[in-house]
Amino acid sequence: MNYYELVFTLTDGEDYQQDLLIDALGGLGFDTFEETEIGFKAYTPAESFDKYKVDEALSEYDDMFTFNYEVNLIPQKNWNEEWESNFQPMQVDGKVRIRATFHPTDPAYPYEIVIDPKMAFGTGHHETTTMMMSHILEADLAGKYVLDMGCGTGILAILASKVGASEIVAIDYDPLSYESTIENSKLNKADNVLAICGSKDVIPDAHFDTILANINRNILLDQMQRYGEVLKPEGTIYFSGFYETPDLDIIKEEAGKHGMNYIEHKKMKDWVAARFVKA
Ligand SMILES: C[S@@+](CC[C@H](N)C(=O)[O-])C[C@H]1O[C@@H](n2cnc3c(N)ncnc32)[C@H](O)[C@@H]1O
Repeated sequence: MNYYELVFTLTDGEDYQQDLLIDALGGLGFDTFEETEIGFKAYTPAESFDKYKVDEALSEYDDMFTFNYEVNLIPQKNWNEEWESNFQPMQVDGKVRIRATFHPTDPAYPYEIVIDPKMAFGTGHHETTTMMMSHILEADLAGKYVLDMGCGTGILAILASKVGASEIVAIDYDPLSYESTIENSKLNKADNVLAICGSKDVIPDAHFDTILANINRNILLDQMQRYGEVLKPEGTIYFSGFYETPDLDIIKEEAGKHGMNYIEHKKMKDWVAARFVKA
């Protein structure tokens, strides 16, 4: 999938300015943001980029503060480039170790995940993945039926399998992520991970005990009703891929409309991974 990269320069560099721009871009389908020294970068799949709409949406801030941006077309960006060129195993909470195929195993960790990320997101190094893994370690997933929405490399589904979930449905709309989940599940002998390629329309009419959804604020809002339909009463849903301010309150409000109530959240940098329970 080709992407457009918008490189923003903010003259005053105030956090709220960046938040306003990111918020507006999120509404236009931008799904990945990266902070830089002088502003931030925003990415969107090439087919959903419309420069006219971006300029129109951002024009309301023209008089409030100074910013500019340049547009780059990124053919099939490898999101894990840095990680791949500098492969270092990482660990979460002293319990899970994530490594590449060529690293030696380390028996000190109860769970080990071998990831070959290729072009998919999910090596454990991103704060949102780390926090989601931490939630999984704290939960009791033994015997649970789990949905991993936006599975990327399949890293969360694989961990859910390792901690004893009975079956995990792992969905991603990106064909390379879907294939990556299949490959990584095999690599980790997680035979109970069922990968499906698609978006909310392919979520089975089932009742999940637990849902893991690390995507981004706008996709989560768009899919919230469906999550409410397929999560069992008293089931738990974990959301990540958004910021504490202003996103968490917006997620709480929308989840509440579909019977899912906020319990707690973890925070790393400004990223959030929140736990909700269905009434
Ligand atoms: C932030 S990554 C999370 C990957 C992995 N679950 C993790 O925690 O590291 C979000 C994933 O959601 C997928 N995604 C984005 N929009 C989606 C949609 N509408 N339906 C399904 N998957 C989507 C992306 O392709 C990407 O793999």
